[in-house]
Amino acid sequence: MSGNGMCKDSKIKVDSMKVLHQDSKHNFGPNVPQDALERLLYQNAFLTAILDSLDVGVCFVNKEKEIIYVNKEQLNIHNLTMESVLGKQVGEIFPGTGHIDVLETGISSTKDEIQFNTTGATVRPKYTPIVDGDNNLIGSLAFVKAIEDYREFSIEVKSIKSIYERFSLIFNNLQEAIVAVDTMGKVVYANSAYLQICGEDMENVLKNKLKFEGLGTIAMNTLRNAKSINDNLLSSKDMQLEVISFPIIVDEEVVGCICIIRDITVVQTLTERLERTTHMAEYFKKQIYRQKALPTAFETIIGNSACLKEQLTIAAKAAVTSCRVMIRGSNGAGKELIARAIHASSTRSTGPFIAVNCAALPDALLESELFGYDEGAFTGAKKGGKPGKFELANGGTLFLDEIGDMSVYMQAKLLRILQNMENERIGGTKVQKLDVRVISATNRDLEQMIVDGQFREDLYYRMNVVMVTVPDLKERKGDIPMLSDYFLKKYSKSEEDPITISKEALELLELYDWPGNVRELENVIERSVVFAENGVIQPFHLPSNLWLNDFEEEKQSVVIIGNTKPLEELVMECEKQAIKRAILEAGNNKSKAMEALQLSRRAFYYKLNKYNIS
Ligand SMILES: Nc1ncnc2c1ncn2[C@@H]1O[C@H](COP(=O)(O)OP(=O)(O)OP(=O)(O)O)[C@@H](O)[C@H]1O
Repeated sequence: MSGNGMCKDSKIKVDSMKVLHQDSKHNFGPNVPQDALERLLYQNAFLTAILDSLDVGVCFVNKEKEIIYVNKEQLNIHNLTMESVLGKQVGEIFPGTGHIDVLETGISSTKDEIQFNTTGATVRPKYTPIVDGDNNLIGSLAFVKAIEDYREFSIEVKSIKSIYERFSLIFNNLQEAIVAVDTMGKVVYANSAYLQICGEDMENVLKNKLKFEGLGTIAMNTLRNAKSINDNLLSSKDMQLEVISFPIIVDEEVVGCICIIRDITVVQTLTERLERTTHMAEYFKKQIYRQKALPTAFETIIGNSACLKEQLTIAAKAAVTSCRVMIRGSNGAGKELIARAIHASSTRSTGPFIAVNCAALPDALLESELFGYDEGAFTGAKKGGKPGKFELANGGTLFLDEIGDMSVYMQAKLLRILQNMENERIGGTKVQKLDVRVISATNRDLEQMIVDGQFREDLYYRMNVVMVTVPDLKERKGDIPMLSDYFLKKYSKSEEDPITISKEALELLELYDWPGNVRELENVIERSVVFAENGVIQPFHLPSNLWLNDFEEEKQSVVIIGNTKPLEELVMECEKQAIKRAILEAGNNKSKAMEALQLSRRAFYYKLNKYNIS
């Protein structure tokens, strides 16, 4: 029980006792006439209907403290039935009730809160004494309001408060500044980040309108249009701010607006820096691409290995100039191919490409070959003379292969023509001006030859303006599948249905060291294409040096046969391969193959049949 107020002047006066409930078993007076009784009953029903429609509990107690009437709400509040209360002592049903006080004192009272242990209900009651015409106390009337309604309200308030606290905690830990305004644009909420940007405390912020220039306009537009606004950029002092605003709508009515403000000064600086870096990266990417993208003339040079690409890039760069290029590399590595690509992608591409193998000819012949001769220059000289390779290459490229094999005498001759770029035929009198680009190639160690006095240093520097070194195939075995594929297509009879190579055979190619470089690989593929059955090159179609070469025996069989299988199967495969090989090596002569295998005729033909060898 709590709170207790007494009001002396509040009394309800009745002329006579009236029936309040039709179920009442009480006798309200003797000799009541029939029509009066009916009227009373109507009045009673009417009154009951009114009282039952109230959302306030009503309880009437007579002077004997018996409960005479309760309305529906009173029964609902206490979860009781009419039968269980009517005529009962009010103190029993509602211990601690204020009715007793009122009946004893005749003074009305109001209590803030009473909780009845009997029913569990907590109520806020108002007790009023009832007196008759002579001012005699005849009972007590209570109006009762269930306290639950207030409780629910206060619980709601509490939960709203806790939601607010939670949101405040979250909002205060956000980097974004958040500010809420009412419909007049007055700040009603601001988080810590907002206070920080403003450099003010909450009290000041709440007193004032929105801080930043432009922010008020954004808020007002949001309130006016009841629509959120994105992507507003504001500049304040040295800050760049991005603002998003939302209207706060309650029951379809705009009651305020929230602005979320992000300081994007750092982001913008970083974005600008990133843009600059991206541009730079793009620029360098293009530069690298330019370096990597080789002229189409270089497409004939197959291989993707980095070491080859690097050299081809140098060659391609030199190609666009007219400088002399020296190509170094082993035999068959592709020096001439590169020289041709340089020529083809140079401005001289429409001019001639003349190749001379300097190792193939003796001095006298090489001299006339390079410089030409006039009629009668020597015995046997052709009538009308013959132009030399320099002359022939005029306006184009002269490729001097095997330059390291040139004699010192010829080196001197060559040096002279390279210095003057003028040609005088042997036995001739006329000097011809030359426009020839010279590309030289060698597999020799020229530097050592200079040291040993076998090659002229001055010639070396004349020729070696740009040096391209072609890597050996064994240094770029990754190119073997690509090269094999290229040569298979080149040597297959049918372009649509080229000969292919088995995995095992390709493995053998990759294991081999290729002393003859790409030329050797090309020859091997050309030869194997001839022998390949069913359109597939198998290990036994490859030359024996590839699979009998440097490998130990076990390694060999594993490579030839492929993956591990049951022994019997392996033996059979081995036997089949050995027979095929023997036949191939015997040039398809079966008797010789039989002999080499040391098999009887019967055993040999039995095995041919068994392995389906034709
Ligand atoms: N990367 C390659 N792609 C395609 N074919 C190649 C490649 N390299 C070499 N070849 C081929 O190999 C053969 C030998 O090449 P090339 O004559 O250019 O070699 P080289 O280094 O000049 O040899 P040598 O020193 O014996 O004169 C040619 O048939 C050539 O087409």
